[in-house]
Amino acid sequence: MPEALSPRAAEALLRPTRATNTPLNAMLEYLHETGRGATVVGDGRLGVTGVCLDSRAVLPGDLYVGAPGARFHGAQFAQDAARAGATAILTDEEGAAAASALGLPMLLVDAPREVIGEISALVYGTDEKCPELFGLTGTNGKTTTSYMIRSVLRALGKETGLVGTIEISAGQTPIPSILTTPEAPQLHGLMSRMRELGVNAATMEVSSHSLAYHRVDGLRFAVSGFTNLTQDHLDLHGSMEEYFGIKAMLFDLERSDRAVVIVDDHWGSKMAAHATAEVLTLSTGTEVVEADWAVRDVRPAGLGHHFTLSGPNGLRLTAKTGLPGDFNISNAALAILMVLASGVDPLTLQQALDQADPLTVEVPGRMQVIASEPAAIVDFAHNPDALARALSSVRRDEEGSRVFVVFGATGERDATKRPIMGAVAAQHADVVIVTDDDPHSEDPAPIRAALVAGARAEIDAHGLTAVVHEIYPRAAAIAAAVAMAGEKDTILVAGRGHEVFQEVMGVNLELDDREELRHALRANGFTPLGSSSDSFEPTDEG
Ligand SMILES: CC(=O)N[C@H]1[C@@H](OP(=O)(O)OP(=O)(O)OC[C@H]2O[C@@H](n3ccc(=O)[nH]c3=O)[C@H](O)[C@@H]2O)O[C@H](CO)[C@@H](O)[C@@H]1O[C@H](C)C(=O)N[C@@H](C)C(=O)N[C@H](CCC(=O)O)C(=O)O
Ligand SMILES: Nc1ncnc2c1ncn2[C@@H]1O[C@H](COP(=O)(O)OP(=O)(O)OP(=O)(O)O)[C@@H](O)[C@H]1O
Repeated sequence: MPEALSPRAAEALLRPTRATNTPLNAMLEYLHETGRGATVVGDGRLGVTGVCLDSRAVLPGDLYVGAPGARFHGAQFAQDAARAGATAILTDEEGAAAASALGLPMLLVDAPREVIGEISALVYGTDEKCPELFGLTGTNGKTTTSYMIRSVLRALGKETGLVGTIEISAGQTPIPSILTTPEAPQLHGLMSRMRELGVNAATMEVSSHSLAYHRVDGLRFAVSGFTNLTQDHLDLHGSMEEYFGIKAMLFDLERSDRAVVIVDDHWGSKMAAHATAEVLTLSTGTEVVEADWAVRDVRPAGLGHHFTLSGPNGLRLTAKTGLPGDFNISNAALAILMVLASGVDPLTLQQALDQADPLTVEVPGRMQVIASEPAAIVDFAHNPDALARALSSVRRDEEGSRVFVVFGATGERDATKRPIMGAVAAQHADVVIVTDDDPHSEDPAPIRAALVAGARAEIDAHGLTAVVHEIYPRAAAIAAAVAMAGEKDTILVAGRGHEVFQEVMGVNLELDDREELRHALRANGFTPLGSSSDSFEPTDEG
């Protein structure tokens, strides 16, 4: 396993190289001007060059933010922060009691998290200059759509940045990603770094956690997009209504100038009605729904689709995505409209779509096409609903074509989904190969047994013809699927997507489904994409 960067080394990658000094008094003045209570203890003329919420990542010259959390009050780490070179502290009354012995100047506010976005904007200058931002929220499709937007922006000649689950990139510089949406000080530092690197447009996945935890405060999105809302993260949000309410924060005029909202279900219509940003609605399903824009004339094209986007005043755009799955038509349509909503001229956009095929982009581990004969696909689907959607979207019409699925279930996580995932696999696939996902510290054998039992019960109950195999380790299961498959078949390797380590009993084993699949394809005389001139070879977005 390659050595992980230390928190400080990782933090330094999220900072501009040229720092300016912002005095605590300037922050105090700003907070007072905007109607917030704040006081400075100590010398308010003292300036800081960075902002940091984690004592382990503090860099010299930083303002350390000691904020209360679920487990700790951050101020208890103020001494560590001071040792690392923090020159001032932002905290609340409770934190002041813990940190005052250090003698560093302090800026005191009622709720530190609620102001760190704006304070970071002052320190990094992002209140005035920031790349044009495209924000994505919704339960599924954020990563895929943000890669698609980046690809379209690149086709339009922009220098791009990206912030999300898989990676952060600033121009050509890749930066490891820890959270889907980093903390506010890191985001502002990163935007400032992007500006130094000449990045003029950036896409960002905006998780519900990031909205709830004020991580995107102080940022202004040129265009925000809503994909969909299905059940997830109710541990944090309590109910679907609350989950919706948090996501809706992104579409306030305070945060986003414009919004593109998919209105295929009632959550989308509700989001469009609720938003105060200027809204464009988009319908992507087969049901006729009133919307500003609609996806029409969907035609299969290899593993993906051609489609038309039809808008107001007879405006039409035609597009293609080589990514399999009906849901990728929705993702692609959303990406196009978000770029259009940013003010790009429709003709210029159409030319970019025609010339560069930007929606056939490789999104690591998301319906990632590894080969076309047989169709071999790696996807991140790791729950029953996603597995059903992914499997039902890869079945081809061709006579004699079979669907193989290779999958497992994560250990130490929701065990009730295991038999359901087994049943889903049996419903949608012809050959079900049960293997290991990330067992963590759980014994993998009972996990596999629960999946197999679910599949067999479904087969018995409905007289299905699916064949079930239990094969492990995972690499052997992938190899077995390829050895059994013919050119007309489809193999979906689901659950681990872009991940490159499998955790077994506390040990991280190197395992990349995409590499295993390529290796097995070659060993069986098939040609993975990248070594042929297949028309659905994804564009190089690496
Ligand atoms: C629920 C949640 O998001 N919690 C985040 C939150 O925790 P918290 O405020 O409760 O912090 P805490 O652990 O009590 O610590 C209090 C303070 O002490 C600081 N501290 C703590 C220890 C130390 O040695 N030094 C130090 O300075 C912490 O940085 C924090 O500021 O602030 C912490 C500091 O940044 C985050 O690490 C933590 O994310 C945890 C790790 C997490 O797992 N978050 C996930 C759920 C998340 O945010 N996921 C979404 C994507 C979800 C999805 O769509 O799948 C994401 O955007 O990544
Ligand atoms: N628009 C969509 N609707 C429903 N499911 C989707 C959609 N787009 C992708 N998926 C499925 O969800 C999985 C995750 O997709 P993606 O990573 O793009 O979403 P995400 O919102 O970023 O989720 P995560 O934060 O878990 O990565 C994909 O592997 C695919 O199976």
